[in-house]
Amino acid sequence: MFLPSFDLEGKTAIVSGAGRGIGRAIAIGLAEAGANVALLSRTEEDLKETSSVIENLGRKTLVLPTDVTKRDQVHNSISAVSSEWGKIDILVNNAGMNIRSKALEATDEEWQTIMDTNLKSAFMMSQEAGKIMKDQNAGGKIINIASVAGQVALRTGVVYAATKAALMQMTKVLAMEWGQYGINVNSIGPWYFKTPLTEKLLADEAYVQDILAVTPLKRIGELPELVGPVVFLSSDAGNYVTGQTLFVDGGMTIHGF
Ligand SMILES: NC(=O)C1=CN([C@@H]2O[C@H](COP(=O)(O)OP(=O)(O)OC[C@H]3O[C@@H](n4cnc5c(N)ncnc54)[C@H](O)[C@@H]3O)[C@@H](O)[C@H]2O)C=CC1
Ligand SMILES: C[C@H](O)[C@@H]1OC(=O)[C@H](O)[C@@H]1O
Repeated sequence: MFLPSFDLEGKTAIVSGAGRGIGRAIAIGLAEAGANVALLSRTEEDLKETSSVIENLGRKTLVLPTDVTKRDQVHNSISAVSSEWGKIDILVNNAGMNIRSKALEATDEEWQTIMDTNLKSAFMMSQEAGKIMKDQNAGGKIINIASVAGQVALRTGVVYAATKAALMQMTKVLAMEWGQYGINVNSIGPWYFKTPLTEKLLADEAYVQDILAVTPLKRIGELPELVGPVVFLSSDAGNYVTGQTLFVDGGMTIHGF
């Protein structure tokens, strides 16, 4: 047999930022592939909407309102998943935000907020879940949602770009340290997808034309096209992939001239 399983039946997953956008799509996609999914973000109402969709699929959810920039809340929520389900197989660090200031206008507060939300949160979540993956279930899969902004220079903010570049490097070091525990750590690097984070930008036709001009596939991605690679990295099919960033970008990061 040469086709490994993409099935996540019986797996438990945690997704941060699962209340909307990419996080909601990933949470639902992991459930469609068979996983039970713990949903984290700050907005309980949003999480309940995601939960309702997943439970209609016959999968279990845990709705865990959490500010992932706060260590105590991260610890409590991840401990709750371990207590309720006995293990953590998959962690998706998706929560993120951006304030698109020019470098000379970026404030210290913006720096701290973006760093805490996009980078520190992923490290704390990975530490808390990684301990459980190492000690209780002999391995797991961690997927960080980075960005093409961590690989090539965009006009969408230097601080955001720094967090995403750091996230990809953190992915490599954790993969090296935790491979011995059977923990795979990878990143996904999206280009633009239509979500609440980007909908205003993508409503500007001139901006969209600028995007398409550097996108070989000449279109904005659809959310299922991002979920597929996440399911691959979460499944047995991805068992020998670690420390990598998979750019899901319509070819943007290889566009040259
Ligand atoms: N939409 C896009 O085109 C792209 C998005 N990304 C990345 O994908 C991830 C998701 O982005 P979108 O879905 O577009 O954003 P979004 O703004 O639609 O959703 C972000 C989610 O993160 C949650 N969140 C933010 N701060 C939080 C905190 N402190 N604690 C808990 N939850 C928090 C929000 O509540 C929301 O559910 C982000 O990391 C973003 O940087 C990367 C490349 C492109
Ligand atoms: C591709 C970027 O990650 C994208 O650009 C933005 O303006 C948003 O902040 C998205 O993250």
